[in-house]
Formats: sequence, structure tokens, C-alpha cells
Amino acid sequence: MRSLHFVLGGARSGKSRHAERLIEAAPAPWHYIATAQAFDDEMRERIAMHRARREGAGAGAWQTRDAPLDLPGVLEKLPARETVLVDCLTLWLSNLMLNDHDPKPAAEGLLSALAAREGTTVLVSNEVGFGIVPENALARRFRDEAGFLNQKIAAVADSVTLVVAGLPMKVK
Ligand SMILES: Nc1nc2c(ncn2[C@@H]2O[C@H](COP(=O)(O)OP(=O)(O)OP(=O)(O)O)[C@@H](O)[C@H]2O)c(=O)[nH]1
Repeated sequence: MRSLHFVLGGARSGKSRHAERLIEAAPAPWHYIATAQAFDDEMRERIAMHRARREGAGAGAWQTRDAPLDLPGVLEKLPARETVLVDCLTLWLSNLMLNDHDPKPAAEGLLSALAAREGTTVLVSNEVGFGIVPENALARRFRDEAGFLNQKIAAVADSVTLVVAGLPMKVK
């Protein structure tokens, strides 16, 4: 059955873990779409922690694909009825902006790829707007685009959860 869940939170809020729990309650196979790129040792270490956790679910339980830029294209290529976790929209947006892609049409492409899904899809994103106004223009634009993107996804999601200090709070 088609269902779309949107999980938001700050850095290290436990949002990925919560999203994985939602997925593991849905039928296997579980597809993991990673938008992060390992440019340095710190990111490699973070990614390794995520991979180790997924491996804890059993060898081959998760199938991982990278989608730093063409997230809609990667989603569309997966079987529509299978279970998918996208982690995370914030890094996808950041990759788009750093590569001079317009986030608005990219968001529309994501919405149409989501509309074609027939199974369970969980999307993870950061809620980045709680802090002070960033000093540089790119960071302000990023914060605003992240807010717009999150609103668009939340509007079409069946459920929205904000994870705070590891605790899920139901928003929708
Ligand atoms: N390329 C790649 N990235 C991955 C993989 N597994 C996880 N990631 C990325 O790891 C990123 C999340 O890393 P963290 O920095 O630990 O997340 P966080 O936001 O601080 O923490 P939580 O709120 O606890 O999830 C996501 O954007 C994923 O795309 C993988 O196998 N390959």
C-alpha cells in the first residue's frame, strides 16, 4: 500500500534511526538512497556508522544506492511497490545548490517521482531554520530553500514526525 512518511529533525537528533525503524516495519526488500558524499574522513566515519547500523539488520537486508543529485531519477528506477528510505533531503538540496542546479524544478521532479510510488517511502530531512539568521547569503538562501522543500514534502506526506533528542513527535 502506498504510504509516504516524512521525518524531520536537527543534526544527531536520531531522525535516521527513527526512519529506519519505520522502514523495518514495512515489507523487505529495503532500499536506502543516500544523498551524502564522503568528501573527507569525518563524513566517511559518519557514513560508516550508518552502514554498520544497517548491516545489523542482517546481510543484504538493505540495498544502498547513491543519489547526490538525481534523486528523482534514482527513485523512478526502483520498483514502485518496494520500500524506500531517502536520507536526506537536506544534503540533496545542498548538493544541488553547490552544483548550480535550481532547487525549485528539482523539487517538482521529486514530487512527481513520489507520486508514482506505490509502496512505503520514508524521507528524512533537517529542520534547519531554528537558529539565528546566517551571516552569509548562500547559507540564508539554503535555509530558505530547505524550508520551502520541507513544506512541499510535508504537504503530500501521509505522516510527518519531528525527532527531538531521539524522541519522535507526531506533527501530521
Ligand atoms: N554515500 C553514503 N551516504 C550514507 C550512507 N549511509 C548513510 N549515509 C549518509 O549519512 C548522512 C547522515 O549522517 P549523520 O551526519 O550521521 O546524520 P545526522 O543528521 O547528524 O544524525 P541523525 O539525526 O542521528 O540521523 C545521510 O545524509 C546519508 O545520506 C551510505 O551508505 N552511503
